[in-house]
Amino acid sequence: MIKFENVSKTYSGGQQALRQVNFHIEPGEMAFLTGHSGAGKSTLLKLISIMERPTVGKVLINGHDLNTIHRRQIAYIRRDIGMIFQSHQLLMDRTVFDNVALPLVIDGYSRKEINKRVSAALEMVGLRDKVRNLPIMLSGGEQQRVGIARAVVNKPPLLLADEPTGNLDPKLSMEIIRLFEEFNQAGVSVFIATHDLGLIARMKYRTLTLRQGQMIDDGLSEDWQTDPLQEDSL
Ligand SMILES: Nc1ncnc2c1ncn2[C@@H]1O[C@H](COP(=O)(O)OP(=O)(O)OP(=O)(O)O)[C@@H](O)[C@H]1O
Repeated sequence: MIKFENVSKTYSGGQQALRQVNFHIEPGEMAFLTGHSGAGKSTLLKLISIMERPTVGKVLINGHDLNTIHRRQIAYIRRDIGMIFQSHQLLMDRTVFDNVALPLVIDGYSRKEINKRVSAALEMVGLRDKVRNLPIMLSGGEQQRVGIARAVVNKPPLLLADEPTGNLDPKLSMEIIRLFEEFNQAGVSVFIATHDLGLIARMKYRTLTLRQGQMIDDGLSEDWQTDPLQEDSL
């Protein structure tokens, strides 16, 4: 589903955000990505969603080598990826319905199909009764769930989340992660960047760890968690 082969990323200002990163996420897997502030988590997700390009190395999504795809194919590949952000990036002057419908409107779905899919997505996140509300009328956790409904409304096989629980208290954070688990159980691959180690510790998922742009653990080796040096560094 996601494969990085010796990927490095240096921004135009000279800042090296990722250094020779290698990992592989299988279809249907759910995994966390963690690391200190500035470790490169957002950069790594941006390479997957083609918002940034690697300086060196290969990123493969669903078997597509992102280095060789044509500009015209970017929208097509992005359709397979549901993105969720900490700041959820909702349109605050549009209703919950309009926000969730947006990807379908862009893709040219019929009104009938849009109604059906938006209802189903809002049902999944438990917000059907808020369909006509403006985001401002919702709590932080509910706004985040609208962002999740928008990300899943066109049924992408991959969900990417960048600090999706960043603004939420522990109880709401766990509810959001449980929602991701439900999508994962339905076959969706889920990759979540977070610095919330408490949250990760309560889950039993593979955790990949970046430190200063290097993947110091891909979550597959078993003995790193007992290494106090690495725990201290986060
Ligand atoms: N657009 C950019 N231009 C230049 N440097 C950038 C850019 N985006 C990120 N960086 C730098 O790349 C490094 C990695 O940043 P990144 O945002 O990927 O880290 P992060 O692990 O997501 O951090 P945080 O947890 O604080 O969001 C940092 O040193 C950052 O300053």
